[in-house]
Formats: sequence, C-alpha cells, structure tokens
Amino acid sequence: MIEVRNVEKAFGRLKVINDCCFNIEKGSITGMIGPNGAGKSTIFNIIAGTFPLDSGSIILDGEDVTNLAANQLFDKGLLRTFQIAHEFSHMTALENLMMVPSHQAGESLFNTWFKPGAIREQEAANRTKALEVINYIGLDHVKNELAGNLSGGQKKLLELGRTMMTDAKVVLLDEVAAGVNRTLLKDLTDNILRMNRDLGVTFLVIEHDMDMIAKLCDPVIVLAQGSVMVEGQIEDIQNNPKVIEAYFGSDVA
Ligand SMILES: Nc1ncnc2c1ncn2[C@@H]1O[C@H](COP(=O)(O)OP(=O)(O)OP(=O)(O)O)[C@@H](O)[C@H]1O
Repeated sequence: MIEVRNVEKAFGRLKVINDCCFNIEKGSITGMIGPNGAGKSTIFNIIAGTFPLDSGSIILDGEDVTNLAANQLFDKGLLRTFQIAHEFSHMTALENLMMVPSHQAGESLFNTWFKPGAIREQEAANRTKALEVINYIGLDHVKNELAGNLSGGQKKLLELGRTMMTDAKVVLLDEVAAGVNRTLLKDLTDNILRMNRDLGVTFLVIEHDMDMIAKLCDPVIVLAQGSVMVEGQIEDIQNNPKVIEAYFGSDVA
C-alpha cells in the first residue's frame, strides 16, 4: 500500500532520515518503534504530506505521491491522526464527525443558492453516517457534548472516528495511546482492529506503548538514526540484541 523509497531528510545540517526504505503491506497494521529522536515522527510527517522530503519517493497504492500536500493525500484515501487531538472544541462530538467529508455540496456558493435540496440531502446523509460512526466507536452517550469537554481518551476515539467518515485506505496513527487510560485504550485498540478487519483499512502505527504495539501490529519496523534497523514480529524484535542496544545502550545488550 505504501512504499518508502530511499528517503532522505535533513533539518538544517542535522540529517534525520537516512536512505530510509520500507513497505507497508495492504491490509496490515504495521507498527513503527524506535528510540527517542530516531526520526519516527519525521518519516510519518513526510508520508502524511506535512514535511517535504529532500530526496527519495513515496508510493501510495502504486502511485507516486512524493511531496503531495495532506489535503491531496486525503482525497486519495490517506488520513492521519495527531498526537494531540485536533478537535473543534466549540462543536459537539457529532458535529466534529459531520465536518469531515470533503467536497460537501454546502461548501459551494452556487449550490447554496440554486440547489438547497441537494445540500439538505447531503447533510442528512452525513448525519446518518456520523451517528453510525459515533455508535461504532462507543461515544454515543457524549454525541451532543462539546468536543472540548471530552476526556483525552475520548478525543482520541473521536479522532479515529473522523477517519471513518471517509473511505480511508490508509490511516496513520501518531502515538494514539499517549494520555489514554487503560479502559479507553482497549476501546481504541478494538476499534482499530475492527476497522482493519471489517473495512480493510491499512494502518501505520507510531507508538511508545509496547503493549499496544504487541496487541495490534504485525509487522513492526524499528527505526534507528533515520533508517530501518530491523523489521519483523514483535516477539523477535523484543529479543533482538541490536534493538535492545539501540534502546538501552551496549551495556545492557
Ligand atoms: N522541525 C524540526 N526542526 C529541527 N529539527 C527537528 C524538527 N523535527 C524533528 N527534529 C529533529 O529530528 C530528530 C528526529 O526527531 P523525530 O521527532 O522525528 O524523532 P522521533 O523518533 O519521533 O522521537 P520521539 O520518539 O522522541 O518522538 C531529532 O533530533 C529532532 O530534534
């Protein structure tokens, strides 16, 4: 689904991504781990269209999407969540979901004047879809609550819900577990597994929570100093001396 080919990226004189190459298989939930400063967020932001790369390429479902902007990638079915949830705090949880679909009929002035019926129809369809999604992610009981009043974990669930409002092919999850309590974390994990199984969504998960990685991800890619150190199943990764050394230093390994 995604091919990262020989990507390089520097911030000023600091080379952060070095000849980085990996594939994310269609239908997989691929994890990405690595020590602090390994370049995980940087490569994530490059794939998501947030940072331009210096050289190399990104292929999405066979198409070269190198340096496309996030909104262009959104139209191609690639969505991301943010480490800090980006909710519209003065709108309800339900309205937050209804905001997502692109190319809404109501956004065009022409339609506002000449096709009010089309707008009403689309809004009704949006609302129905948003109600389905909010029920699916278990936030039905807070659907009319202002999103700003939701707990940190509920906001993360809402972020995930936003990715379900479109026909996402790939969802990039940026430390979705950070700040989420154990109960909601289980809901999040279950929802990701269901989206993968029922809707066929491919995931790339950047995460420090190893329990979550172990429950969700196969394969797991370990990034160190801006390139792939190893890739494999979590059990093999956790026992790999190179990985232990990268995390804890050579004394431990
Ligand atoms: N916008 C930026 N400008 C300058 N340097 C940056 C920028 N973003 C990241 N860096 C540097 O790039 C390196 C890799 O950072 P990155 O955030 O990608 O690592 P990470 O693996 O996600 O780390 P962590 O696990 O701590 O979040 C770090 O040395 C960081 O200081």
